[in-house]
Amino acid sequence: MHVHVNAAVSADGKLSTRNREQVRISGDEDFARVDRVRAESDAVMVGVGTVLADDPSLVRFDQTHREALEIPGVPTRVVADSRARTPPDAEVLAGDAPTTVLVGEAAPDDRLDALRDAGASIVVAGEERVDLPAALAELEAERVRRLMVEGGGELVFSLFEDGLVDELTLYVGGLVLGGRDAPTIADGEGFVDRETFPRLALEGVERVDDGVVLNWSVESSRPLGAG
Ligand SMILES: NC(=O)C1=CN([C@@H]2O[C@H](COP(=O)(O)OP(=O)(O)OC[C@H]3O[C@@H](n4cnc5c(N)ncnc54)[C@H](OP(=O)(O)O)[C@@H]3O)[C@@H](O)[C@H]2O)C=CC1
Ligand SMILES: Nc1nc(O)c(N)c(N[C@@H]2O[C@H](COP(=O)(O)O)[C@@H](O)[C@H]2O)n1
Repeated sequence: MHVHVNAAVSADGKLSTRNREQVRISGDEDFARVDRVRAESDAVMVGVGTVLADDPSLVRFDQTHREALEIPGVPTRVVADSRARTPPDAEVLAGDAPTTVLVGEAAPDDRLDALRDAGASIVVAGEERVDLPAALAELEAERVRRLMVEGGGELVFSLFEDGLVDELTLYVGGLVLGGRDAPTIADGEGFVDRETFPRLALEGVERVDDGVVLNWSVESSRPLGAG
């Protein structure tokens, strides 16, 4: 599976404001690029923090681009949501596109039933928190070859921590959001041991709208404790 993280950050590296309100950082041209990346993907994933903050639908993609690539169907929407906190009326569950919610074994049955009633498929991986390597293996078994991850920072840090990211694209926009508690693309506990810092190779730089798109491949990223 190829895992591609894509997000937009302010010039000072923030995904949104300190009160986690969604900010339009990308311009129209960058959103069109994002729509093409979605169109190339078998699944588009976010963490439940993003669902609760942004209520994204994740259904927007470039159908023409997908057809030109002869990719059948539509991208599946995926939410990493250990305790099944996704509201059953969330936009990510609305419409015809399929949605898979990744949960832990501790997720309460009543919330799982409500999500199933709202049309979600449930994948159980891990105990208290979603075990991302196991969950992604399950998605791969369901023929997800290209997984796009749109954030947020807690989920993306865990994906890096587990050595699961292959590609990172950031749109850096011309605004400053500030705030020591504002989310960044990799939050979580943070890396301390330099041996564990994921190393990136710059593959592309492009001026788009009033910002820059930076594309990296992940050179080395290994799970903590992997020796
Ligand atoms: N500018 C941009 O491109 C984007 C901006 N954003 C912004 O980011 C913010 C949301 O980011 P954030 O709060 O970090 O939320 P995330 O979307 O990263 O979701 C985090 C939650 O995912 C759940 N989760 C399940 N399994 C795991 C795991 N293995 N590792 C980590 N998390 C897991 C956790 O909840 P639980 O324990 O309950 O499972 C966790 O709290 C919002 O402000 C949003 O606007 C978001 C995306 C893109
Ligand atoms: N690429 C990008 N640029 C921005 O400026 C953004 N704020 C985001 N946010 C992400 O897009 C999701 C919204 O998706 P829908 O419009 O509902 O399809 C949001 O949840 C973030 O993941 N992305």
